[in-house]
Amino acid sequence: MIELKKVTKKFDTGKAILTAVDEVDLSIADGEIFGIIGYSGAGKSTLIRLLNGLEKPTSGTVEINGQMITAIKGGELRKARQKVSMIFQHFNLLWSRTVKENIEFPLEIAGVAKSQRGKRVQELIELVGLAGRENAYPSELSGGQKQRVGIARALANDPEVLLCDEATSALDPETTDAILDLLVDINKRLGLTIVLITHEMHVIRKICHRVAVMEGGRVVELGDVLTVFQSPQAEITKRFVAQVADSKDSRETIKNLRELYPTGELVKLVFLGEQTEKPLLTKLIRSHSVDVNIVQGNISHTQRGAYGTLILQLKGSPAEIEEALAFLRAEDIQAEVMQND
Ligand SMILES: Nc1ncnc2c1ncn2[C@@H]1O[C@H](COP(=O)(O)OP(=O)(O)OP(=O)(O)O)[C@@H](O)[C@H]1O
Repeated sequence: MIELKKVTKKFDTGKAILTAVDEVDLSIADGEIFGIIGYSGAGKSTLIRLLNGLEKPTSGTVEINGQMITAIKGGELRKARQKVSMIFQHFNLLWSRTVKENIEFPLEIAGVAKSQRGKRVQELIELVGLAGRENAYPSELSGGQKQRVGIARALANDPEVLLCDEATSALDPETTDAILDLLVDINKRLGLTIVLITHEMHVIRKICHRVAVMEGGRVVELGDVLTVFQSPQAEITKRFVAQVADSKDSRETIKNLRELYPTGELVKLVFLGEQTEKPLLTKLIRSHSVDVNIVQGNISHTQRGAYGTLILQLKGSPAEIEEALAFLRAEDIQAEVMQND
């Protein structure tokens, strides 16, 4: 369990005092994949550096698995930091060492006997899917393979927490997906807690259980990924969600849809989890006299289940349309008439 209480970090830039992290309270459960999203300058990197003890908070406390890392120093802090590992956007590999030697490095530092290191390195190589590349140098690897080395190296000393600092931002979409799948696999297999920072909402959607949205050093929204995607509260969260929503939501598209379907109302439905499997439209059509046309739809999958959006054209009298909307809302579906103003 990671617990941040009223954590503030200020920097003296010479000209002014800058508050990079501002009174952040956060509780991250064991085995959770927790995402922190924010634009550049929001304070994500500072926050992650506070988690691994590289920065000391100006005030507040950071506790990791019962250990108050803000209160320890020297050897004790070094030991605690071994339990918190990290992977980076630009991999931070040792270029003059092979894959095997890169992964072995943290074991050497931790004083693991040479006789035991080889077996552990081989296990890690298998775990991250790099078998056959043991003797390659980083310059001979693709971006995805380099990050696999980063992950293996981070796991070498059996950490309890893995911090990921924009770990897929330098990778193409396909490789990003493969690395994110690997992180989910490791989370499940090893029960490892993963905290990742990113500015990309699709990363949050694909692998996180919960998400914190940061702006100006503060956590402005925190919640379960499905809930946040379904009903983002803060303006900035809405912008992040729009990043991955289909262009359907844009004003231009709504206008185009209205031109294509000029009669009745266009209604956007958002449904979650098990709702995606219910025959709600059948029920609606059977029990109401509105005409229903499916205009567009899609389902997205998260670690917490699926969520979907569907755009319908409802044709009928205003009262009939109202009744249909009331029926959908009674089924806990978000149903919103799309206005093109
Ligand atoms: N060592 C430092 N000294 C002075 N200011 C700092 C220092 N580290 C961070 N800052 C400032 O703190 C604020 C938050 O920075 P931080 O790097 O944590 O944000 P971020 O969300 O990670 O953004 P990015 O993705 O661009 O790194 C920024 O205004 C940054 O300039």
